[in-house]
Amino acid sequence: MTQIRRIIDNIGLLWTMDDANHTDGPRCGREAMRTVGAIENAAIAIDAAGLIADVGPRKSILDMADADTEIIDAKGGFVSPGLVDPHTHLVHGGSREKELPLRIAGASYLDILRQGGGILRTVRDTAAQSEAALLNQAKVSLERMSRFGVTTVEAKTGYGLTLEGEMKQLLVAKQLAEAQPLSLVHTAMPAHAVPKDLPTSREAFIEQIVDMLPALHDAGAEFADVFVEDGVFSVEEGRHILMKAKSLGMKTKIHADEIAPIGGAELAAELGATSADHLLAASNEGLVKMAEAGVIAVCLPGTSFYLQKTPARARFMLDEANLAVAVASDYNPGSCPSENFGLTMSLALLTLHMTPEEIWNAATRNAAYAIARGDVAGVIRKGRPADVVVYAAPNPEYVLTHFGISHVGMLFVKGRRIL
Ligand SMILES: N=CN[C@@H](CCC(=O)O)C(=O)O
Ligand SMILES: [Zn+2]
Repeated sequence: MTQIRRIIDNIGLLWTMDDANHTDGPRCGREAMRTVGAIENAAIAIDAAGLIADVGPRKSILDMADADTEIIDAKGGFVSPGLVDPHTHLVHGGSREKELPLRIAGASYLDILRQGGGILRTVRDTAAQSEAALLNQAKVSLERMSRFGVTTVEAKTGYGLTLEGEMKQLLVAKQLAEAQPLSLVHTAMPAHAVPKDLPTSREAFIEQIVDMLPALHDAGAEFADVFVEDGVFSVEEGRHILMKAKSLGMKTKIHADEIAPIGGAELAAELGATSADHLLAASNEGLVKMAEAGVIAVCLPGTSFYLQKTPARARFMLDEANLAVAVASDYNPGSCPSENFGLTMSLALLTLHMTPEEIWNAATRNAAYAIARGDVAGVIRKGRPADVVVYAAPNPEYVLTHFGISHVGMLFVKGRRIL
């Protein structure tokens, strides 16, 4: 019989994000995204390997305990799977607080980028930092994320723009994956911005990006991402770069239609991307095509809030397009300088008008599928790694509405308690 290392007992309300048939796959549309696998008065048994040995009503789980089993009291609180943040620019140097007054005075995000600020400012700040300094800064960020219940994080490059710079960011992220408890997923994004005063032709620059992909993939980048945006990378350039990524066996993502509706959503559908992210300006047709192609829509409500833009149309995505929606922090120094994933989820309620059920699906199960981790994260199910958040709060509505603070009472990553 499996030796039970610990039991999280006395859970008032557990949302497993599973269902009776243990179906796999992201949840699409409003009806499916309101399924949460609720169990009242529940407990979770964790084995010596950190896997979930069983989950269910308290009595049946407590029967599995022996004299060595640690019983942990969840104090009647709400419990969910570890949260998954599927879009961050985790590793970077410096900060960009000076941009906010410029934007409030009327400069746009893209104006600042065109003048050599914005992402290009962070490219310079990242180049100026040692790997050790970048690692320390990002490690602090991961610790902050964990305080809000995050257990899996996607981390993009994109502040190098040269092979050397991109590789430096990627290698720091790889080291971080070993140096702290959260699980990381790596994305290469050399197509994040176009340097000012390019010494080569634009075509040659695009080919340089394409030529970086094999080395980044070999070094551990599982995904490739492109900022397809008016004045950044065109749909044609994005297609060219991401087709190359696909030919290498990389999965793809797109920063799509964040500011202008140039067809990023349509491109994501055409390429069969794993996700398209931002989507503030995406067309109805593009969103419907994404749903038909199985592309996950990653909404970034912290970014629309911080950039003071009309948020993505999550209600259309859920009610009309039948999309699988995920949410992410987009943590980065320019358009969302906050590691508070709880705030991301509260903004999903307050600005995207998603329901609590939809939000937890978007922040766990669908977020895991948005980074190809649906088989190991996002659901509390027998046999899965025990990534579990115990909230010091009675219900999910309380967590979302008492906003801006952490409600995490305990956090388990692969069965080990880290908070
Ligand atoms: N929009 C493009 N990239 C990032 C912002 C990066 C930055 O401003 O440093 C984003 O997803 O919001
Ligand atoms: Zn981003």
